[in-house]
Amino acid sequence: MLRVAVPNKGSLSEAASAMLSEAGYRQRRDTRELVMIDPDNDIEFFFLRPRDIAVYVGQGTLDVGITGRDLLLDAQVEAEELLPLGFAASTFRFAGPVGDFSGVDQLEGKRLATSYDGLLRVYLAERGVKAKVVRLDGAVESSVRLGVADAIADVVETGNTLKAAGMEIFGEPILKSEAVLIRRTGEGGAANGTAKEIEVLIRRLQGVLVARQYVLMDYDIRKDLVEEAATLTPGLESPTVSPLRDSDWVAVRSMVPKRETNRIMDELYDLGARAILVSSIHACRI
Ligand SMILES: Nc1ncnc2c1ncn2[C@@H]1O[C@H](COP(=O)(O)OP(=O)(O)OP(=O)(O)O)[C@@H](O)[C@H]1O
Ligand SMILES: O=P(O)(O)OC[C@H]1O[C@H](OP(=O)(O)OP(=O)(O)O)[C@H](O)[C@@H]1O
Ligand SMILES: [Mg+2]
Repeated sequence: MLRVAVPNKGSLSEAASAMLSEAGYRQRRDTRELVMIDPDNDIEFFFLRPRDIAVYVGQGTLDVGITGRDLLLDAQVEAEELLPLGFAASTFRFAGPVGDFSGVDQLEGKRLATSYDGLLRVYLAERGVKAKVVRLDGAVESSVRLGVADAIADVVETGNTLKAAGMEIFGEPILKSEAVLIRRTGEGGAANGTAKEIEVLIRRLQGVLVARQYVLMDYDIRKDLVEEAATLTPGLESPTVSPLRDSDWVAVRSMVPKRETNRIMDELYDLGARAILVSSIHACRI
């Protein structure tokens, strides 16, 4: 049975369970449940703190898990990213009181507060910057005002928390993060006999990603324009072209990136396409 770690709380939790449900796996109904078996798929889910997930997977106690890329790197364990999952996007950045800092080189000898000390120490060491790292559990933005640090390194999503604390970002982003599926890299990788099940899980999650990122586009076009239209809607393999009763026209069906839907519809219309219809994809295997 495949053993999968899923975030039980915080920013990753709901979206991770929603994605697994969409991929056809049973998920817990009560947020206090810690373990759940999905007998139909022969899979066991363990609901754990996102920060601990890399530790369990790195030790081989659990086969795969969902966590943040930043949390994976911070844990410094023998686990690797298998698939980015497209949610919980954030950036890990330096910030300080407005006007105080303009670059990482100014951090020499300063006190830096963070919840991601593993990640931060590696970054500073790589750049030869010697600073004192102060490890805090959360609300890191308050640490400067309260006098325990000169600057911080923290997760930034909208930037609203920083702004409210009178701080601004400086330097290049340390890391761009999102939720990721992870697996052990150490000796033997994931537990024996789970390779096939992991492959199925990955394919299902990829199916969810594609269903979220693409739409199906149908339209009618004059036969002599179909080649030009196909360059606008190349699809993944090749668009489906079907005959219509009027033999001068054909019907075309193709997958199109969701965020480009309206631009492509406008261009198809200008080319002469009509009856352009867009529908969402419920599920898929690519
Ligand atoms: N606005 C955000 N705040 C915190 N983490 C975020 C945010 N957006 C995305 N994330 C990602 O979520 C993961 C952190 O989740 P985690 O559950 O540990 O912290 P949290 O959401 O801050 O929860 P809590 O602080 O209540 O324990 C990281 O991978 C982080 O990059
Ligand atoms: O850029 P923003 O959209 O403002 O989001 C980023 C903030 O959200 C998180 O804090 P959280 O609410 O999880 O509290 P915590 O610091 O106690 O973890 C994170 O640590 C930042 O403080
Ligand atoms: Mg937090």
